[in-house]
Amino acid sequence: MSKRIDVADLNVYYGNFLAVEDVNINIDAKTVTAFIGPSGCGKSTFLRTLNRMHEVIPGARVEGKVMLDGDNLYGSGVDPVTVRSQIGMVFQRPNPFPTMSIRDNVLAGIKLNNKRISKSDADGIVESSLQGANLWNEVKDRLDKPGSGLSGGQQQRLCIARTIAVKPEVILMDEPCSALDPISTLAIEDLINELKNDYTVVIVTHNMQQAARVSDKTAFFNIAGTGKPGKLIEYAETATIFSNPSVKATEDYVSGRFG
Ligand SMILES: Nc1ncnc2c1ncn2[C@@H]1O[C@H](COP(=O)(O)OP(=O)(O)OP(=O)(O)O)[C@@H](O)[C@H]1O
Repeated sequence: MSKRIDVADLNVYYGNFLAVEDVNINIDAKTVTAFIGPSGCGKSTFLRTLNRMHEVIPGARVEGKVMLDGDNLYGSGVDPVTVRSQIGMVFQRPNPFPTMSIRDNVLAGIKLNNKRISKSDADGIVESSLQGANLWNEVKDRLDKPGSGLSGGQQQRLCIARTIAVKPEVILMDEPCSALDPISTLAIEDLINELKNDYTVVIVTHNMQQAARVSDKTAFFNIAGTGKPGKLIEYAETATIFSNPSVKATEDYVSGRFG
């Protein structure tokens, strides 16, 4: 488990609009990387191209390469559904299937991939995934109750368990704590710290403290103005980005002078 991502010369378009321009970035396996930057600079857009999730948006397309341990995700014959099982995604709002039980929510991704599994294998996956998402102790006595009966923070951990269940190499998180209270946020941050033992994690966040707390490296994106493309401005160790960035715009952003 856990692979590196290498992005070369990536442009992302919505129709004719160039939303993100010329990104080159190398993300090591078993690290946490934070994407930060002002609203509209293309963080979510770029994140979605790392598992071809942008392809569900009509007109969205890329130029360039995204390599997972050397294999181009955009190579001919590569199935985007397979890509998304290798590179999972957790969204801003927890999105468990509301009428489905906790157990079936964990197994949903596996069933989507048409995998047939025995009851005992399924039980094992449910337990290990919920353990991996630090949720097992809170839900082990109510696995057959609907996922919607959990708190927001628990629902987000359930979504992480669902992502882990398909045994991905990489987990992408798009502002996973923005709908959560501070206690649930800390629980997710602790979890992210543990997840990097097994997975490569990439997280988009508006919260500078969060980026500083959870990530090894930080990528700062910026935009020159409305209608202009977002660009990767600086990418370095998180401590460097926050204490000694080399670009003035990075310093202005992390010190709260804009954005
Ligand atoms: N589905 C879409 N169709 C057309 N344009 C889009 C779409 N989604 C995003 N955009 C545009 O692409 C640009 C980048 O948006 P994106 O949401 O990736 O930025 P962001 O940095 O994640 O912003 P935020 O921090 O506000 O979430 C913006 O100009 C946005 O309006």
